[in-house]
Amino acid sequence: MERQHSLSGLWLPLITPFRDGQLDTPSLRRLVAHYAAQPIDGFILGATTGEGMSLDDDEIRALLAITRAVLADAGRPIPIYLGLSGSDTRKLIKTLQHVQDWGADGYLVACPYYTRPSQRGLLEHFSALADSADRPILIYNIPYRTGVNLGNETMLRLAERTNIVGVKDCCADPAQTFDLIRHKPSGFAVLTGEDPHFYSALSSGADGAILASAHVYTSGFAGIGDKLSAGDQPGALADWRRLADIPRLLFSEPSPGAIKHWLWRTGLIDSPEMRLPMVPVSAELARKIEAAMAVADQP
Ligand SMILES: O=C(O)C1=N[C@H](C(=O)O)C[C@H](O)C1
Repeated sequence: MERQHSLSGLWLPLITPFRDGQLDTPSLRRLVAHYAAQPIDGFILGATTGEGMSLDDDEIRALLAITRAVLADAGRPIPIYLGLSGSDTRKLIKTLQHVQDWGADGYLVACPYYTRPSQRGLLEHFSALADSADRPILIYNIPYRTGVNLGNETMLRLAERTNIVGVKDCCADPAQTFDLIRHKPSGFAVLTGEDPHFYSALSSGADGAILASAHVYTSGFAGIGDKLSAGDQPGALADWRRLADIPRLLFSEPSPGAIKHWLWRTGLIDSPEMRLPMVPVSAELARKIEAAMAVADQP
């Protein structure tokens, strides 16, 4: 079975900068240039962290085009996946056709939300998407957001398809994650999207992570993966002990408010603006973030 490609390492689900209600393209260029110089292995655009649900088609096309161009200028042609979601299989198939010339290398597709389909429904849903997609699909299993858990039996059947290249695993059940890692076929990637479980997922054999927290201390998070791959478990654990409070802080109010606040305070973006129903962080969290930013002792 020849897979379209295999995914691993640290992927960044990029925030989408806004200013005065518009996509803030100068900030976007600055951000992408910054992360192009960091040890990341791929970008996800327009997913949860990227506030994809509140972006229109023109904005998504601009996001993809600008990110691609800045990466090319930086000489770092890393893959770019686009976040997609929906609960109507037919509409999602049309969306896949609609976006096919927009320049994504693959799609991160969330489980259908709200309607809570059965495992058979999920199997048929993702099979139909895989049949019509022209690029690889990474499944996004996040039951606490969608209301439905794609179980391992179903996942392993989907993993037989060559263009379903992996899962962004946010099932929040370490036993389910570990069983999936144990039984998955080679080339099917398990990338954790549970920021607090980053170290434990990688230690259990996950192939990598899609980690919103890695907007800050990017090389520190990447270094933990590198150390584990090199067999330096004590070094990785020591680094994780220093970084483990960061995800907790960044997710203490609905994400990506805290990340945007941090990036704004460092000057990487011009505004911490969010689109409703998401709102910027409270004054109390802003104070905590600024205190954390002042701590220099991070890997
Ligand atoms: O944007 C994403 O994709 C991510 N989603 C997760 C979530 O917000 O629940 C977290 C992960 O770090 C990235």
